[in-house]
Amino acid sequence: MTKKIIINDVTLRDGMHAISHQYSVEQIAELTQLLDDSGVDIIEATHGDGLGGSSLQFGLSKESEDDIIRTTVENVKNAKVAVLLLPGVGTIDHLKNAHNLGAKVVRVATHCTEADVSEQHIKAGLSLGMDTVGFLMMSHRATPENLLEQAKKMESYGAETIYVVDSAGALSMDDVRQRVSLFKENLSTKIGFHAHNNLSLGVANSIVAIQEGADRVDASLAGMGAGAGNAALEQLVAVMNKMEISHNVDLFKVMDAAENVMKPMMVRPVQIDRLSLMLGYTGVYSSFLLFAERAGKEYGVDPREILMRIGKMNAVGGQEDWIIGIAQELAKENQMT
Ligand SMILES: CC[C@H](O)CC(=O)C(=O)O
Ligand SMILES: [Mn+2]
Repeated sequence: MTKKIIINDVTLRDGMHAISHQYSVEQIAELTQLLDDSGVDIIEATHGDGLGGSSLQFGLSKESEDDIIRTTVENVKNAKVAVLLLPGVGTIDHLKNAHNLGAKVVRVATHCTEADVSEQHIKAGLSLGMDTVGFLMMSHRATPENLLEQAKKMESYGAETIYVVDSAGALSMDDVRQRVSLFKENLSTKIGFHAHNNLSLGVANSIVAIQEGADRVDASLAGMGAGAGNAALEQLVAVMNKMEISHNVDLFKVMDAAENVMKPMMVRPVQIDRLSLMLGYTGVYSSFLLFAERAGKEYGVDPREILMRIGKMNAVGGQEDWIIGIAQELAKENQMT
């Protein structure tokens, strides 16, 4: 394949979920230097839930938003720095601030049926001259046709790249193929894909997306990200090399960074275990993993039961507090039996 695939690294941003938003500026600087030196094209850095995400609801980050972005910008030589923006969590003022600090890419993220709320933010990104991306989260919760309808809205607002985002790591390879190929046939934007590895399909699904015409894919060192993590950068690059898919990343450098630096920083191993597997199985937001685990411990209930119930309730990002309510409910039910 001659087209060069753009790699958008999410070690710092999605990886924030896996470390409960506690990366220090020293860790951010070290990871940024390694990623930049490896050749990744874009490095995303914010709280896991994007600009304005540091809160009691989502979890407070160790470092301020400005310090996270500034440290990343100061430590790149070639890569562009991206920020994630969920309208309503972050605002256009947050975006202007991130742009002033040196961010060049904005990914405007909405639930897969709510693209309408991205209009102002996409337009703001464009007016700041940023590489502006639409990011349709929880894409498994929309049919391919409905997802396309939402993508068309983002296209009409001016988004230059639109992502199929598998937030719950719940899409099968056929699910990805259908969504990306429909985008390819019907959109004139670039197309991106963001994987989570809960069903062990992170790399495979990213490759399917590329085969169906995706221009950008997300990945992170050792998969550092919510749930069972994202597509592991070093694994994705190895497969891309074998399949002669062109990109800018040095395999040995990302292997070393994953092994020597990223894995030792992990607080909870980012892996497929019974709980992260449940996320993919029940279609629950990957960032709910640690919330369910904590609530399970606190209320003495099986966190898989919490995830089953929250999956049935079709919870979306921002409804993390439901997890406590469900854990209390389950504990009560268990007492009665
Ligand atoms: C809550 C934001 C979320 O982590 C964005 C993302 O990476 C996803 O939906 O997978
Ligand atoms: Mn994610």
